[in-house]
Amino acid sequence: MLPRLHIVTDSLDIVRGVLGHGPVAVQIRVKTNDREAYALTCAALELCRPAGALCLVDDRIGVALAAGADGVHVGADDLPVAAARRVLGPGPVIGATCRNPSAARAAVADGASYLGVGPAFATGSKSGLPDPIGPDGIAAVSRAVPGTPVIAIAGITAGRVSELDCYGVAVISAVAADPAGATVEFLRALAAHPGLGVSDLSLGASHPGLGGSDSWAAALGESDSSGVSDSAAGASASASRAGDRQ
Ligand SMILES: Cc1ncc(COP(=O)(O)OP(=O)(O)O)c(N)n1
Ligand SMILES: Cc1nc(C(=O)O)sc1CCOP(=O)(O)O
Ligand SMILES: [Mg+2]
Repeated sequence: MLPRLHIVTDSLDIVRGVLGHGPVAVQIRVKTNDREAYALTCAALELCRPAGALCLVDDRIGVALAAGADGVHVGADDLPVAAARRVLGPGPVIGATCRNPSAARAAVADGASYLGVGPAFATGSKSGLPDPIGPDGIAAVSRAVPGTPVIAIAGITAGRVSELDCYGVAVISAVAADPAGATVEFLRALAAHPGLGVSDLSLGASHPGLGGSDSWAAALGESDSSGVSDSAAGASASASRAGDRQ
């Protein structure tokens, strides 16, 4: 299953800090150049693999392929979802940024595995965004694409998780100061709040990137390679149970 907590980062220290507490996806978001993105992705993969964490690359499909990452996240300035799917084939995870229900339906039709939807709230981590769509906007997109995980993004804290009717959340600043502690807090908040569609999502082999016997998701579902820490065991066990229902 797709992890419900996505950590978006360009820092290996953050990657180290968020691993080992429960199921997470790490999204490597480097805005400088392919060379730096490739080096960071390769280093992140060496950490993510033994921890059983999904490792995605923002924007850069060539980097994801070359490094052997689990997939990509694409937005309006990146390769279109259909083109990314053609290049990557059916196996890898493809996340797509969507800000309204019609864009969400189109991205799913084009082969997106999950949707990154926002801005949920105001954020200081990225400029030039439209006005926040709020919990109502997130819920509207979730309802438009039953069966596809919606990951809300922008301004999300552990305390706000319960406001969001969606599958999961993606965060930058909320894990910056204390990556390990914040990750545990998010996993607990998510476990306590199943969110819209989490219990009835069916992410089987037919869903691009998220099913199939050879996928990372299947491997993690069958044997716990997530390295759950004692302190987070309760949250992680609950989070796993939520995923088991999919
Ligand atoms: C989970 C998730 N959702 C949305 C985004 C934003 O991606 P994009 O629109 O491509 O913008 P940049 O991140 O490239 O600035 C994301 N990265 N992750
Ligand atoms: C990278 C990104 N994309 C967004 C979008 O709405 O498309 S918001 C965002 C930054 C999110 O950072 P934080 O968790 O610190 O608010
Ligand atoms: Mg992008």
